[in-house]
Amino acid sequence: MSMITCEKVNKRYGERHVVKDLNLIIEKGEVFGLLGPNGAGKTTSISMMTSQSLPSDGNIIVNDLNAQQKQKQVKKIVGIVPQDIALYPMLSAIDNLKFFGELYGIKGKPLKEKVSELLELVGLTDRAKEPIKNYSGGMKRRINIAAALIHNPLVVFMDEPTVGIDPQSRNQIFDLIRLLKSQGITVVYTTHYMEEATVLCDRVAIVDGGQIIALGTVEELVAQVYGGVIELTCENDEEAIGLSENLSDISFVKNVRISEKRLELVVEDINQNVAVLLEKLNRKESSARVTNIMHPSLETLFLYKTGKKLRDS
Ligand SMILES: Nc1ncnc2c1ncn2[C@@H]1O[C@H](COP(=O)(O)OP(=O)(O)OP(=O)(O)O)[C@@H](O)[C@H]1O
Repeated sequence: MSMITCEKVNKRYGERHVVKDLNLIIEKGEVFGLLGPNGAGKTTSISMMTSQSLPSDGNIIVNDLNAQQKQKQVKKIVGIVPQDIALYPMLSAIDNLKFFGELYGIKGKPLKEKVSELLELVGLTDRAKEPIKNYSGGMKRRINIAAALIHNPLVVFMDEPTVGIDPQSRNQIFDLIRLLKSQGITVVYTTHYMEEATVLCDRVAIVDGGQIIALGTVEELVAQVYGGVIELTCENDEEAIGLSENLSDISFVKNVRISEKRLELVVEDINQNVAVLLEKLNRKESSARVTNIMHPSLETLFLYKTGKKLRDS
């Protein structure tokens, strides 16, 4: 059952086309990762899925509601944890949470109970009366998450919630996400950390330049690079072209990508086949050198698909 459906969604800012033909279904109850480098279009995509901004064209359906037409209703069922902390620093955690609760029309005893429950959930009951300005970055993030949960949303969007925080807070956020999942809440999580997507997400969309370049479970995505990728560097482009034709006939080479004088070979069983490959190159008296060996991972897939590193691009 779909919680979010995006059909041919585009977003343009003037000349800049930042989300391109996004087609995506996020199922109810899954932890879904949007993984991509800075500027890939993750925040823009979630701002449209949460009715904060409108697509230039295309349709977004959130829990059977059209996100363009039913903005108020959509806002009631989505929780948003923005990239930047959105709290009042001079107010205590309790007062911040009460403030956000009141914005949703929650009052009196139910509000008091919800605030206590959330403080317990994020492990900050004992510091709840202190002003937020006294909190560490990780503690602020945890209250930011609590604020997004105050109105019992069906789906929670977390935009890079672990940037710049300590490992303890990060683990608490991970535990919290698992707890939300166990309660049937859908979580959409953006990150540029592959490890986070690997441990947290049921499915991942890898995005780059406003487009989904791969979609599936982490296992399925990693399987796209079989046993890993061997990078060869030739002396010149012509040699690389000639070699690529020769190498694609080898049975353990599943795919060859060529980029000027560099060749990237997707292979089966990398450990076993590097030596075999070197021997073949030797026999052909090729000048190609093995310049990188990449074991199967999301990072390797990203590098293979885009030619860029995920982290520092
Ligand atoms: N209001 C805006 N006007 C013009 N361009 C924008 C606007 N908002 C975002 N962009 C551009 O859209 C592109 C995608 O930005 P977006 O914030 O969605 O990426 P992101 O994947 O979330 O990156 P990050 O990890 O840095 O947050 C970027 O090139 C950005 O500069």
